[in-house]
Amino acid sequence: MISAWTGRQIRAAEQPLLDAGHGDRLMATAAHGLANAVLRAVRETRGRVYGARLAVIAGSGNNGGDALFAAATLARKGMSTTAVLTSARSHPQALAAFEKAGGTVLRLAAGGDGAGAGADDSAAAAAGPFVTPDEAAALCSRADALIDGILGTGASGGLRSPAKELVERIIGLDAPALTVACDLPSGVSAETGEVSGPVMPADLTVTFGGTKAGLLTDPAAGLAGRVLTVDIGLGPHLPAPELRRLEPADLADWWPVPQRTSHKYTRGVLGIVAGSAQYPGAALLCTQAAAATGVGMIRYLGPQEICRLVNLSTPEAVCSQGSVGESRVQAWLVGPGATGDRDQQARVRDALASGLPVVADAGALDSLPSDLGPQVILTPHAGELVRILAEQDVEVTREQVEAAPSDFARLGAGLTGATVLLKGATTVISSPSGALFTQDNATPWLAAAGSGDTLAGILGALAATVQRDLLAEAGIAEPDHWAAVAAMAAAVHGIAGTEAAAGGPVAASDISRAVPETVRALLELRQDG
Ligand SMILES: NC(=O)C1=CN([C@@H]2O[C@H](COP(=O)(O)OP(=O)(O)OC[C@H]3O[C@@H](n4cnc5c(N)ncnc54)[C@H](OP(=O)(O)O)[C@@H]3O)[C@@H](O)[C@H]2O)[C@@H](O)CC1
Ligand SMILES: Nc1ncnc2c1ncn2[C@@H]1O[C@H](COP(=O)(O)OP(=O)(O)O)[C@@H](O)[C@H]1O
Ligand SMILES: [K+]
Repeated sequence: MISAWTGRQIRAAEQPLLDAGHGDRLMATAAHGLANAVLRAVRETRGRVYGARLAVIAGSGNNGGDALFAAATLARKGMSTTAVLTSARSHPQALAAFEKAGGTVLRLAAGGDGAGAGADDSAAAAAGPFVTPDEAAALCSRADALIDGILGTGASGGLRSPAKELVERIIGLDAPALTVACDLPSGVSAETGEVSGPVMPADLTVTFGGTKAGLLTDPAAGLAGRVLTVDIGLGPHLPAPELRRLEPADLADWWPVPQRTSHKYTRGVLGIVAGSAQYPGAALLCTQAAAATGVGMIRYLGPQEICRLVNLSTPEAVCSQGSVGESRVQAWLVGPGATGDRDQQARVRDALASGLPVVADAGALDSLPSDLGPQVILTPHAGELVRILAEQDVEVTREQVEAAPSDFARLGAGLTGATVLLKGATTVISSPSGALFTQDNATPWLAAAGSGDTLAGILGALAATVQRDLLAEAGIAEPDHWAAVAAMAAAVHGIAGTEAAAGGPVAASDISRAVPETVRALLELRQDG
C-alpha cells in the first residue's frame, strides 16, 4: 500500500528534526536523492551523462535550494548546468555550492509586477546576467533535463510573475527531453492536487520525506509523471496518512478465496437490481462483471424481459421478479440502468433501507435516503456527484468537482454518511470519516459507456464476498473497510480494463472477460502461496 500525506503533515513531521538542528542534513539527503534520480533518468533517455545539458529553475525557498544542491552534484558529474533564478532571493548555501561546482547562473528579468530575480538588489541577490522569460524558456526547452525547483510545500497559490510567464513560454515550446519536478510540480497543491495557473508537466516527480497526497490525486496526478519518494528520515514523525493507494500485493492478500469447506452461501450471495425496459444492457453488463469477479451466487431482480436476457448472457444468475425483502443476500448492487421503472425503484429503496452493504450506482443515486451508513457505497461520476451534493444543498459545478475531486468526494461522503467512489481517470474513494483512497490503474480507453456498469458489478461481488478480518489485519480501520473494498474494485477494474484494451479500444463486456485472468495473476503474488 502506498501512503501519502499533505504538505502540511510533511512539514509538521520535519519540524522536530529542524528544531534539533538537522535541517542541513534533511536538505542534503533530499538533494542527493534528486540528483541520483536525474542521473538514472538521463542515462535512460540519453545514455551519456557527461556533457548533457541540465537546466534548473530555482525559486526563493528551500525547494529551489534542493534543486540547486542537486544541480551542483550533477555539474560535478560533468553535466553542463545552468540555473534560472526566478526571485531576487535564493537559498544562499545552495547557490554558493552550485556556483562553486561550475554552474552558470541567470536571473529571470522582472515581470510586469516588478517581481523577478532583479527586483531586489540586497546582498542576498545573486550575480549573473538577466534573461527574459522567452530567452530562459528557449534554453529550458533545449535542455536534456530540466529540474522544476520553483515552488514546493511552502507555496501559496499558483506561480507568480515572472515564473508564471516562464512556465507558460516553456509549455508553448517543445518539451525538454526530460522534466523532473523537485518535490512537486510547481503550482500544484500538495494537499489536494488542485492546480492553479500554468504548471510544467513532469516526466518524473522526486518527492521528499513522504509521497504528497496531491500527487496521487487529479488534476495534479496528470502533471506529476512517475512519482519517486526519497526517504529523508521522517518516518517516526509521520502521522496517519491523508490518503492511501492499494497495490497489487494488497489485492492479492485481501482477495476472497474460497476454502475447502466453502459452499455458495458461505462465499457470499450478491443481489442485483439493475436494468429497465429502456436500459437493459446495464443489467447484463453488471451481472456479467459480478459473475466474472467470483461470488457464491447472483440473485437478479427485475422485469421479466430483462430476466430472460440476463439468463441468456449469465446463465448462472438466479433471476426473478421478486422483492428485496424475500431475497437472502450478503450485499446488494442497485441502480445500473434502473431508471423509469417503478418496481425497480421500489427495490432500490428497499435495498438501501436493508442495512446490508449496498453498491448504489447510476439510477439509484437520484433519490437517496438521508440516513446512509459507510456500508452503502455510492459510485457517481463527477456529474452525478454534483446532483448528490445539490440534494444536500451544496451547489457546485462539474468543473469545480473535477478541479478538486478528493475534496468533493470527501464532502459527499461526509454529508450522506455513505462511502463515495468518485469515478474519473484517477478514481477517488472517501469513507464518511474522511479516509481517502485513490487508484489510477485505469486507461483512458475505459472512458466509454458501460464501463461504469462493469465497475459496479465488480464492486458488488467484492462487497458480498470480502472477508472483513483480512482487511482489519492489514490495518484498515473499521470505518474505512468499505472504502478499501471500493478501492479494490477500482484497482481490479482498471487492471482488467487495461489488459483488455491492450493499448486500443475496449468494449465494456471485454473488461469482464479479462477479470478472471487478472485475479489469477494477482493471486500468484500471495505471500502464503
Ligand atoms: N524544511 C526542510 O528542512 C526541508 C524542506 N525541503 C524542501 O523545501 C521545500 C519547502 O521549502 P519552503 O518552505 O522554503 O517553500 P518553497 O515552496 O520552496 O518556497 C516558498 C517561497 O516561495 C515564494 N512563493 C510562495 N508562493 C509563491 C507563488 N505562488 N509564486 C511564486 N513564489 C511564491 C515565497 O517567497 P516570497 O517570494 O513570497 O517571499 C515563499 O517563501 C519542500 O517542498 C522541499 O522541496 C527538503 O529539502 C527537505 C528538508
Ligand atoms: N480518462 C479516463 N481514464 C481512465 N479511466 C476512466 C477515464 N474516464 C472514465 N474512466 C473510468 O471508466 C468508467 C466510466 O464510468 P461511467 O462514466 O459511470 O460509465 P457508464 O456509467 O456509462 O458505464 C469509470 O470506472 C471511470 O473511472
Ligand atoms: K517544484
